[in-house]
Amino acid sequence: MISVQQAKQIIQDAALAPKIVKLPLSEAFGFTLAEDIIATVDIPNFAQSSMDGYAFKFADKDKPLSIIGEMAAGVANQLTIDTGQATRIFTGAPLPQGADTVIMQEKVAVENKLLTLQDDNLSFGLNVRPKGAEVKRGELAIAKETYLSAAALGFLAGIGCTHTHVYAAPKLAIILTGNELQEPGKPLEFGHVYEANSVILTAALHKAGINDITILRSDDNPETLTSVLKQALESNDVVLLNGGVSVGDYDYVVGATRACGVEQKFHKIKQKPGKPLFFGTKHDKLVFGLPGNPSSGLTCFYEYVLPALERSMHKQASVVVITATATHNYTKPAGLTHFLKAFYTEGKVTPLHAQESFRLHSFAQANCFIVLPEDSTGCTAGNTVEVHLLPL
Ligand SMILES: Nc1nc2c(c(=O)[nH]1)N[C@H]1C(S)=C(S)[C@@H](COP(=O)(O)OP(=O)(O)OC[C@H]3O[C@@H](n4cnc5c(N)ncnc54)[C@H](O)[C@@H]3O)O[C@H]1N2
Ligand code: MOO
Repeated sequence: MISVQQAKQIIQDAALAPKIVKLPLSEAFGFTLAEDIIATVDIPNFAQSSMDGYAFKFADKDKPLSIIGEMAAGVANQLTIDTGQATRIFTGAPLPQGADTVIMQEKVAVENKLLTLQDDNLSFGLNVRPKGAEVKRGELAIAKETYLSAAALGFLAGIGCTHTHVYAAPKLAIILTGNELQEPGKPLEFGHVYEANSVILTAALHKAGINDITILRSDDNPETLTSVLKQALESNDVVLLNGGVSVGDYDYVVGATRACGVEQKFHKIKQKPGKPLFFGTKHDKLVFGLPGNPSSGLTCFYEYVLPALERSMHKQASVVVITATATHNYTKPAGLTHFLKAFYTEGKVTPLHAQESFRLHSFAQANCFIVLPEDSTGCTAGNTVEVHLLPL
């Protein structure tokens, strides 16, 4: 068995080749930009007022000015002012030709179309957004590797982009194994369990921005599983097998991967839960054999699968590593790294009850793992422990 650190390194070394796809901005939220974006126009495209008020020549600031017209946002025609003249102007409107400064309407007096400026703090160019102040034509507007947040997408829209190249989400198949699995909503027959792993993994994948997911099923039969895995490998970048990865007589995952030409990179990690995790590759495709116990599978997903998917999408890791003070004692034998379902708030972290792998009750209330290293025998209240905050 290998250590948690070795397993993570092996997965990192077998990185998925990133794929690039062109998306409309409306679909690009949460992806990472795969190209430098060069501005094709100056933004703003004209000297623009940032206030509702009056536009004038700064040199005229001490004179009464005659108001010759108005500039509103979206006006079709340009006005020109001469010395001694001003226009009414509104936020977002182009400055009239010849004007260089805008005064807020709260700081003027107007009588008989004559404007008197009453602002002691006037300066040249005040309340004017110069042409190209946001970005100039030909300039790097936003760099490759930028995360496409709402603001970044708005910025791209604001400079006239409609589509952009991003690092694509991998195409992924989930294979559910087990004769005992029953669809929720149907009566439970003797020996059956409700199938939960597809719900768990689909939700966690959607959270990561991965939506191209195929769910396949196989009963506990080596030929069927091999044929389902072969089919999954043909059209997906990543395959997540569920269950059947341990040592029982009906655990056919490892055999099926071998039969499909998957190169085994490791099987079993010194950890709890999730000890039987399998990882292999076929050319540039990744294959994970997740333990069937829902809690074990999800722990492996957050610790191993998600970081690999995020790396391929050039996204920052969404599981965030911090330290915090444990509120309670927890004991464990040395030998395995433990990932405890826990709740973190304000610098303190509490291990939850019901840590058993088959149970999701504590996981359903957890927002993090406490990570107790292989050689530790637990933690004491007041100890600083490593915490992995989960993207929920
Ligand atoms: N002799 C040994 N037995 C086991 C070992 C071991 O080292 N020696 N490891 C144990 C550990 S640790 C784990 S974890 C499990 C992993 O087992 P498998 O990956 O082979 O999973 P299954 O046996 O197929 O299922 C385990 C458990 O999970 C339930 N399950 C499976 N799929 C789903 C699903 N989609 N939704 C809900 N529940 C599911 C399944 O019914 C079982 O109860 O092996 C131990 N055994
Ligand atoms: O390690 Mo298994 O994942 O305990 O149940």
